[in-house]
Amino acid sequence: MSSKSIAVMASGRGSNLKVILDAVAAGECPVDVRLVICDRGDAKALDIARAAGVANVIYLNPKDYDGREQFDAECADLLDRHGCQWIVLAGYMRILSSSFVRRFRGRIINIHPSILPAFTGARAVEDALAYGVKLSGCTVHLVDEVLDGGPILAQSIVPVLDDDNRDSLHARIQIEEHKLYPATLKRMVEDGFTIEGRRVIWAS
Ligand SMILES: Nc1nc2c(c(=O)[nH]1)N[C@@H](CN(C=O)c1ccc(C(=O)N[C@@H](CCC(=O)O)C(=O)O)cc1)CN2
Ligand SMILES: NCC(=O)N[C@@H]1O[C@H](COP(=O)([O-])[O-])[C@@H](O)[C@H]1O
Repeated sequence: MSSKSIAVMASGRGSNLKVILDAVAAGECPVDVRLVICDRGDAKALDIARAAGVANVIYLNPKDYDGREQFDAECADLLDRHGCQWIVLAGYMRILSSSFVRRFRGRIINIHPSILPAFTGARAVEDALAYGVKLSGCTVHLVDEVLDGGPILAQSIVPVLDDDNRDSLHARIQIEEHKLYPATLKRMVEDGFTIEGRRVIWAS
């Protein structure tokens, strides 16, 4: 089975990056993590990538660029220069510009800590808790111009407990994220999918 070359874009703790790298190292996920880009210099994802021996680990400071489009254009050039076939957002906390999405349409995926389409945006866990839902979870989806609105590849649910706070609920969601993301990447490479309207139809 051939592997796919991917880039991971992250802004924070990097736990999803870590489980992907661990799955690759264990031969459980046929991807080649060629490049990691972070938009924050204090992102632990940078240390995780370096420790795992990722060849290209790059911090780009948004303040060094004249707006979102220019920052995204630099990211795009890096992705092309390193021949990345898939772009995997793993806690990447910037909204991607329409020009970036157009350039890589159908090749960008994201993991989001809610059962989309409920609770889009940067505060999904807090919003679900405040709403009083009894079930939450995580979603892996294709990324397009609509924030957290792209076709859904996979989802996993968790219960919301009466004594949950943001951190306890997020911790339970991340247990599922850390299973779902590597498994979905593996399925994307090994099986593939087609899209009918909004629906993702897996090849097997
Ligand atoms: N064009 C798209 N870009 C991104 C998507 C997407 O679906 N389409 N998914 C997000 C990931 N994400 C939630 O899953 C998300 C990330 C960031 C934000 C946000 O409001 N960011 C603010 C800045 C927030 C901050 O700096 O604290 C912003 O960029 O102005 C919402 C949702 C990744 N990008
Ligand atoms: N809207 C985007 C968003 O909230 N994404 C969430 O950020 C966390 C990153 O964790 P990590 O840095 O430990 O992988 C994850 O829970 C992911 O679902």
